[in-house]
Amino acid sequence: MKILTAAQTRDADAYTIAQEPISSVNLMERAAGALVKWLEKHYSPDKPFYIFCGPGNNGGDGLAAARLLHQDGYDVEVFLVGTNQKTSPDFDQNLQRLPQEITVSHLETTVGVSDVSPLGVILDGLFGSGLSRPLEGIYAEAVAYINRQDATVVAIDIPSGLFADAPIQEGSPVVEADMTLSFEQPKLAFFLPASGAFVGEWHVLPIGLHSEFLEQVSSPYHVLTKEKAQSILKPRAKFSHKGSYGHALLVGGSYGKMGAVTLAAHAALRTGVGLLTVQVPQTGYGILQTAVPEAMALTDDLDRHLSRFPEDLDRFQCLGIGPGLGQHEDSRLALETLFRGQLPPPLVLDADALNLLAADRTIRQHLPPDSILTPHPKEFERLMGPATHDFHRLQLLQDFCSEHSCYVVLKGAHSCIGSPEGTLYFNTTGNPGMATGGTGDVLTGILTGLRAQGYSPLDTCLLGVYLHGLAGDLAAEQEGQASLIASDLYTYLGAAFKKLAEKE
Ligand SMILES: NC(=O)C1=CN([C@@H]2O[C@H](COP(=O)(O)OP(=O)(O)OC[C@H]3O[C@@H](n4cnc5c(N)ncnc54)[C@H](OP(=O)(O)O)[C@@H]3O)[C@@H](O)[C@H]2O)[C@H](O)CC1
Ligand SMILES: [K+]
Repeated sequence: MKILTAAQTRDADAYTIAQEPISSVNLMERAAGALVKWLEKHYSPDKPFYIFCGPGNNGGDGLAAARLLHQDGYDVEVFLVGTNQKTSPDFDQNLQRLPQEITVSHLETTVGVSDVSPLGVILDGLFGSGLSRPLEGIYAEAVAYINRQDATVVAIDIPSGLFADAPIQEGSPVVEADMTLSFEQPKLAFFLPASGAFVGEWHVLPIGLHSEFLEQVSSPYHVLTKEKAQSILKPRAKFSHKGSYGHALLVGGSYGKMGAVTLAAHAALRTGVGLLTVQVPQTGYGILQTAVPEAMALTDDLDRHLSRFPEDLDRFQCLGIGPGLGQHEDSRLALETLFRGQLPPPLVLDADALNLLAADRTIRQHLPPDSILTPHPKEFERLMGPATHDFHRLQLLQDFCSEHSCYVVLKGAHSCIGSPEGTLYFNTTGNPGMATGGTGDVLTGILTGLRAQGYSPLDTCLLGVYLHGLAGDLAAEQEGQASLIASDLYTYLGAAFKKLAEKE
C-alpha cells in the first residue's frame, strides 16, 4: 500500500471529485459515514461523544460525524474552537445541517471549561492534513485540554498538530490520541518515532478515493502489508530435497557472545534453509554443536575471535556475518579481505560487522552490491551519521542504499526497508516486547536463511522482516510482551509461516 503526502492526498480528493464525479461535501459525508460506522462498532450509545472542531474540513468531518452519531441515538456535544477564523465551505454546510438539539459551545479559551466524562470519547477534529504551521493560542490550549482528559481520544485522520509528512518541533502542541482513524491511506508520520508516539493505534478507513489515481500516483513510501508478504512466500515443492533450499553460512560469535550466533543459527534453520554451516572461533565449537545440532560447525584458527572466512565460499548461497562477532582488528582485516577479494556470495551484515564497516570508510567503498544491512538506530547513526529528525533519517537511508546499491533494514517499531531505487517499506508487524537482546540476531538468521533459498534481496527483506514481527506478535499473545525473549521468536517462526500462508 502506498503512503501519500498531504499534497498527493489533496490531489486524490480533487481527482475523485472531478472524475467520479462527486461533490466535495458528499465526499466529506462519505468520510464521516465511514468514521461513524467504525465508531458505532467500537463504542456503545451509552458513551457520550465530545467533538472538537477546527475551521477546516477536518472540523467539517467532526460536524458531519456529530449529526450522524446523534441520528443514531448517541449523546453528542460539539466544541467549535477558534471561531474567529475563516471556515471552509464544507464546514459551513455541515454546521448548518447540525440538528438544534446538539449542544454547541464556541471556545475562545479553555479556562473554566469543566472536564468531560472519563467514560466518554473525544473526537479530535481540530486539524487534519491541512495543518500549515504549529498550533498556537486557543488551538494550543484546546490540545492541552484534550490531553488532560481521561476520556478516550480518537483523532480524525491524524492527531491535530502533526504534519502528515514533515517533522514537528519538539514540544509543539499535538493531540495524544489513543486511536487514529486515517482516511484511505496511513500517513508517513505514523511510522516514525517522534510523530508516531502521538498516533496511538491506527486504522485506515477506505472512503472510495478514485482507484485510477491511487494506482498511478508514484510514492517512494510503502506499507508492508500481509498481502505483500504473502505474495512473496514460495511453497515447498513435493519432490524437493535439502539441496533445493540452499546452503547458508553464518559467521559470528566470540568469547562471551556465542549466544548471538546460536540464536541466528536456530532462526536460519527455522526459515527452511536446506543446510546451515556456522563458522565460530574455537571456543564456540562445543557450544554450537550442543546448542544447534542441526548446524555444521567450522572453526577459526583462533580461540576467542574470528580472523578469517572459509576459502570455499562458492558453496554457500548466502553469507550472514556479524552476530556476536566482536570488533577485533583481526576480524576487521578478515572483513576487508573478503570485500576486496572475489565477489562473495550474497551478504547479510549485522551487529559488529556493521560497526566494523562504520569504523572504516575504505572497506565500505568495497561493499558488494545487493548486500543486506540490518542496523538498529545507533548502528545506523555510526554508519550514516546523525540525523536532525526522523524524516532526515529516511533521506540518509535512501542516500546510503542508492550510493552503495544495497538494501538496508533500519530496525524499529516500524522497521523500514530501503532499496537502491529509493523505495522505502514500513513494516506493520511486531510489538514492544521485541525490544530485548538477541531479537536482531534472530532477524539476521531469518534473512540469511531466506536469501540462501533464492529469494531476491528485496523479497528477503520484506518477507523476513514481516515474519520476524509476526513471530513476535504470536509469541507475545502467549507469553506476554514483558516476558518475550529472543528465542521465542524462532520458536514461533513456524506459526508465523503458517499464519502468513492462511488466506482470509
Ligand atoms: N481525502 C481525504 O482524506 C478527505 C479528507 N477530508 C478531511 O479534510 C481534512 C483536510 O482538510 P483541510 O481543510 O485541507 O485542512 P484542515 O482541516 O487541517 O484545516 C485547514 C485550515 O486550517 C488552517 N490552519 C492550518 N494550520 C493552522 C494553524 N496552525 N493554526 C490555525 N489555522 C491553521 C488553514 O489555514 P491556512 O492559514 O493554512 O491557509 C485552513 O484554513 C482531512 O484531514 C480530512 O479530515 C474530507 O472530509 C474528505 C476527503
Ligand atoms: K485531527
